[in-house]
Amino acid sequence: MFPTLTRMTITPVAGYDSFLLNLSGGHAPWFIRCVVMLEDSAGNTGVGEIPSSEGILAGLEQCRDLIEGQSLRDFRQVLTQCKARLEGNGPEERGRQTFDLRVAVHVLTAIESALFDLYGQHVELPVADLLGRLGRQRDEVEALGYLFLLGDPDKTDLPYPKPPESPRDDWDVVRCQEALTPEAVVRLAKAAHARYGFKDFKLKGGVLSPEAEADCIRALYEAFPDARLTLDPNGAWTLDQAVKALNPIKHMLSYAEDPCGQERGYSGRETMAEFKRRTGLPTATNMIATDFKQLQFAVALNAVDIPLADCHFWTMQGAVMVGELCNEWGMTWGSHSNNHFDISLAMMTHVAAACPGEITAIDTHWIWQDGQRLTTEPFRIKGGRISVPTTPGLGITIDKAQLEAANRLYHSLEVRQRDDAMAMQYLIDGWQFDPRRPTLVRD
Ligand SMILES: O=C([O-])C(=O)C[C@H](O)[C@@H](O)C(=O)[O-]
Ligand SMILES: [Mg+2]
Repeated sequence: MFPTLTRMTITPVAGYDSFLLNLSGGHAPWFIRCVVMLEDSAGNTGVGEIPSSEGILAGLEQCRDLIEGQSLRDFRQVLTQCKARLEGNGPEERGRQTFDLRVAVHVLTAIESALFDLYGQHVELPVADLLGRLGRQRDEVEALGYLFLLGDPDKTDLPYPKPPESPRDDWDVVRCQEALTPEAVVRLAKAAHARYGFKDFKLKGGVLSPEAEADCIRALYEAFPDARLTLDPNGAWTLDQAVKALNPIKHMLSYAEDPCGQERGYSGRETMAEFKRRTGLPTATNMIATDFKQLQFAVALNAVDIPLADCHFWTMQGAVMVGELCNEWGMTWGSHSNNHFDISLAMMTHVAAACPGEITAIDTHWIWQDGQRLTTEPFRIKGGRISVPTTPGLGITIDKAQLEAANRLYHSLEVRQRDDAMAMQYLIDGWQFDPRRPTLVRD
């Protein structure tokens, strides 16, 4: 006997963030997410976490009557109906920012996650065991150390987190301070390595000049010669700039992430294919293969080796399907991330666990949020790895007090979605996003 889906609760939440720089600008001191909880008549609760915006909150409301009152047995039909209704809102694009601006796919993922969590609890299986054709493929998932250049919080009057009076370790300190040089990036990497044991690192680029960012990679390589390293300027550079900056350091990189984008009548998929031919470097993307049609063109052009199929914008089942295709086609699956709480960490872990074959270490922003939480026991990164739970569903329990506090923080703010220009304007007067100009290169 399957339970009935009794109630959907939509809770927008906010957490604190450091002054992380990227092509979209500088992170505000807060990041905004949305938590969806589904209760069933058996007394279980399923959860999902996604980015939040007014469009996303409205999209979730739009699906409510298709969910409440249905049997958990029909969860796939529920998802199909939600998908159809959201498609009725018209086509969407991810946009040119570093983050994906679509509504429907995020809304579907939140509902899907909560449904899988509930279904898993009902059939007593972890979500990883239910996803994909094959279910669980591994018991541990590798994560990479996601490094950012950091703006100086003291140049703003914004409430960025400050180093604690008795820091646990260097990570507690460095993640709150300016970092704009190769030395500062290495200090971040060493501190993150000491706490989390990462074997691989990604540096977010699109901030300094391509050469200055290549110098950061040189310094990281010297400090961690065995790590898989990558640099991600989110397509800010021209093809020529990307080749010039990365060719000399290609032996230090495992892959280049979105090194170039659309230019002079060529699509990003075309320039990335040309970049691969000219450098021999494998490429990864979360910008030019963000749905199955785009992936088809990316594969046809041989533009991408590693699609970073973040479940938040591919759906959990879609992300695993990308993993299955990668495995069949001799490509490598990976996952992108945005700032997130611990519910998303669980979602990404289960998805990565269900992708067959060799996968690359997943991105996670969690190290920037570590210490905040919405669940009673966030998954931990140890030795660069996250254990995949064997408990039913996502294997997490919401901490109601923490959720309420994060919801109160959200309501105390005026922002309703991510805006990286606001904080950036403290560093450069009147700063505006330009998808083809690194954030601090404005002359
Ligand atoms: O791999 C990526 O492109 C990202 O992680 C996108 C994010 O928006 C990142 O740029 C950030 O958090 O600023
Ligand atoms: Mg990226």
